[in-house]
Amino acid sequence: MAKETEEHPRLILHNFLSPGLCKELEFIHKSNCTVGYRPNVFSTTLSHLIATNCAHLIMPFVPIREKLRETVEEYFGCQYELVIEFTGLISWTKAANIGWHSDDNRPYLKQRDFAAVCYLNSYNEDFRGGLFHFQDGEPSTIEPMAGDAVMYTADNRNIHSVDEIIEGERITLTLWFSRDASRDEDAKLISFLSQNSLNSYLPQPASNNMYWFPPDEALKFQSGFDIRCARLHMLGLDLYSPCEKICPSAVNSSYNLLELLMGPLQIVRGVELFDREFVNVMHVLQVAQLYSWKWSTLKATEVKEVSADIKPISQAQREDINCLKSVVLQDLQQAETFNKDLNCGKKVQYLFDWGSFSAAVVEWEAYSCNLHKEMVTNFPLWRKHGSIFSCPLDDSAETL
Ligand SMILES: O=C(O)CCC(=O)C(=O)O
Ligand SMILES: [Fe+2]
Repeated sequence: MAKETEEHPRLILHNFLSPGLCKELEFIHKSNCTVGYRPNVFSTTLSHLIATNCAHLIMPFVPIREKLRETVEEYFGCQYELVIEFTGLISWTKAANIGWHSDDNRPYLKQRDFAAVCYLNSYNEDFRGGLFHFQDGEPSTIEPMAGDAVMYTADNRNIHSVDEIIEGERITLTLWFSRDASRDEDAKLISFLSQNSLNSYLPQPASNNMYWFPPDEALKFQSGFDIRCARLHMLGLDLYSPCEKICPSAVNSSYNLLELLMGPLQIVRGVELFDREFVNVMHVLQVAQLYSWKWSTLKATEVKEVSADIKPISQAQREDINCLKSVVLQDLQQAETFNKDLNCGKKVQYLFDWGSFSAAVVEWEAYSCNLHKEMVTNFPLWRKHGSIFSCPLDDSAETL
């Protein structure tokens, strides 16, 4: 436990999160994030997951939120006193940085008593720059490493900064804790969950401007790009809308064409069309990111013949694909530079083959369905207790 008199109450723990959980949270972030609250920052909040019909993706956060709260309470000597005020996945890309500050340094942040930052990827491996510094006391500099966690008081005993990101994407799981019970994130999430139907796990995109980068351009969509499509592009994938012929015409504004992302889509790689429909761009992105997360194990699984699902694209389809691409990646060069910076010099993300990709579609279904079942089983208990916690299986079976 931290001594009462400690000048800079803080705790650094290595390997607090397992490598598997780091990868899973990275997958959730890369397939759901929106353009964030500061320049070159992206975020995935739990309320955003609920709002986009992905409440099941809260499940992987549940045990780690509990473990973090218990650790903070125990170390800082405030057992049973804290509520979680905010949970989010946050990523910083090239040029993002933050100068010296304490985390309660605004009138509307005064409720924050403690912070916990867990690093999901690693300095000099996944990104360059982005070192964390405390202004006073030890340690003065922290090199973020996947799985490590930093916890500190949110007041001016722990003034800190983060260096500018030079290259890559620096991803964290960030939580703030409060002694003020009225700031309990759980209560808000439970009420939000109650208003949403929990009968499906198919993602439902938020409005397009929330995914447009840079955000200042989102009102007119005349330059910049859609971050979801940029991430797909980075994985070598394009989109085809099977619904209608979309070729450029004066009546089709960028805004209207962007609406195609909300509807059925197919995946294209080079000259090959994957002959299966996905419900919208979020569905495509989640499957593609799951592929990127698990491709090495998917390769080992036996997959049935998929060649029947792959069709060569026609000239007319190529035109439609290019047309949609020119809208979603309005500024293609900017998107490509962004992707290059995001990749941190790594050339190959994965070795692509349609057999494993088909396996990813099946795996995505199983992964989402399992989490959804878990969510539906847990939710009545969360509502009953007014808090989000890992329910022992027997207990939930008994109550339902
Ligand atoms: O990501 C980090 O290391 C810290 C970020 C930070 O200081 C903040 O979000 O207030
Ligand atoms: Fe901070």
